Amino acid sequence: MDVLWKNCLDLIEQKILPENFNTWFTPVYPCAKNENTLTLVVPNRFFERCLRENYLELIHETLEHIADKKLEVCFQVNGNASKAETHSNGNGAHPGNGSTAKGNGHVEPVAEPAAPRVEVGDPANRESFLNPKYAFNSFVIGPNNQFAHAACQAVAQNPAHNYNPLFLYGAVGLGKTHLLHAIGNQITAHNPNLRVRYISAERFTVDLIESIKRDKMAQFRERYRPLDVLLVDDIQFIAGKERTQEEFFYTFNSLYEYHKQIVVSSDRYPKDMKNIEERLRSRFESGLIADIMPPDLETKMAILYKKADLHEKNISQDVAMFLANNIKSNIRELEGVLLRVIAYASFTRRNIDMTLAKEVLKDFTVDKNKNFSIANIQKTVAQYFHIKVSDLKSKKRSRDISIPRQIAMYICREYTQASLPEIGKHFGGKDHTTVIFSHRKISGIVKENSELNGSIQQVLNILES
Ligand SMILES: Nc1ncnc2c1ncn2[C@@H]1O[C@H](COP(=O)(O)OP(=O)(O)OP(=O)(O)O)[C@@H](O)[C@H]1O
Repeated sequence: MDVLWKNCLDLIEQKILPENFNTWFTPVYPCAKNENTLTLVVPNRFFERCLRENYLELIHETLEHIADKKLEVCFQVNGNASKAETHSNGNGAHPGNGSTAKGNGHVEPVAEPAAPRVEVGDPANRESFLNPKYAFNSFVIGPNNQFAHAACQAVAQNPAHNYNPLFLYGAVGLGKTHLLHAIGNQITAHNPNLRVRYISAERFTVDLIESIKRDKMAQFRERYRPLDVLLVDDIQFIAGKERTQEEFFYTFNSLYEYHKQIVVSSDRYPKDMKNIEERLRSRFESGLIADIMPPDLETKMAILYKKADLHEKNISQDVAMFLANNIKSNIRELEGVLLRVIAYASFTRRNIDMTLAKEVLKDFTVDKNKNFSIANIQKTVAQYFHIKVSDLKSKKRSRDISIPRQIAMYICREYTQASLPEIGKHFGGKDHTTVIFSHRKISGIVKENSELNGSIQQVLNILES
């Protein structure tokens, strides 16, 4: 590779987020250079536009810094050399949110590029339903979602190659929808001609019902079967809906046969999905299943910083830690609490500090703690596992009863102030050592068994909501 460009990349890599570097600079390479001009090859025109709007200034400044003179930058669209459109940079006066040069030649980090926009005028993408807000660069990666994030990026970089279908699993509000849109947005940015569509399973169902009602099934199929990438959110919604499952099955098969990418998200593992046809379940299991677990404290704090940043607000470490500690798992809820804090600060014209955060969270935590009574925990666990509360209090030892019982004891121990004997008493007069044993056992299992961990999160979400 040209040394000038390589040095330029080395500097740029230090100044922007790694995911932005990978997205916007890895696919670019130089193809020609003369005394005053460097020509860069980009994958397509859409990519070129994004690069110009967001990074051209940074490229200019970095090149000038290295070469000690101003260089013109031209772009050539990959694979289109004969018709290659090259643009001179003119005065470099692009209104994008690029970097700002300081007098000393130092370049400040650029703001993240605006999330790729779906071309409204482009018939291929007209109905993609992608939300540009949800991009990879606004997604915080932590140990809880690293695998799912990597799988989604792999799919976005190479649709229908390795992981097809991709099945994203995670409890409520942990970022599944965000990742689905991020896949679609990245694919659209890199391959504007691909037909990408995001749809919730609920909307798919409504669309189907309307199409049947109006005798427009041919048009319905036309909307889905020619797609290159289909992203279906909350697939658990089609459970128990026979006709929707049948139509989805045919849509799935048709796309799969033609090597088109399918990504689905669900709040349950395929094998835990009730009232889903076996043929669908086995198709979901045939690809890659990637789970998103609840975030740890550090990831929650990083998400808070990122979201606060999006609102152009700063929050201190103690406020971030306080909020993160008070919201156990659901990131949507975490975001909601942050918004409340920001709004409250703005209405009362106060700074965001611990006093204010505590005031805002006071009612919220009181409400929430009410749900975490032993009786409510038992009721919720019993409902979730389809057993009776009396089973939890019984001496029955079968696995379908003993595991929920241990989970209920674990939640009581973790989330209530009740003493060990008190908890034991509520479970049919069990000894406090049984509670200790159950707590230890479930604490160990949650670290290794992501499926069980997912069930516990679901129960916690129900209790928290
Ligand atoms: N890792 C993350 N980084 C940044 N934001 C996140 C992350 N995870 C979740 N969020 C944010 O949390 C909110 C809820 O996420 P999302 O809607 O994707 O959850 P979900 O798993 O699809 O939930 P549901 O099961 O209810 O559909 C969104 O605003 C999303 O941007």
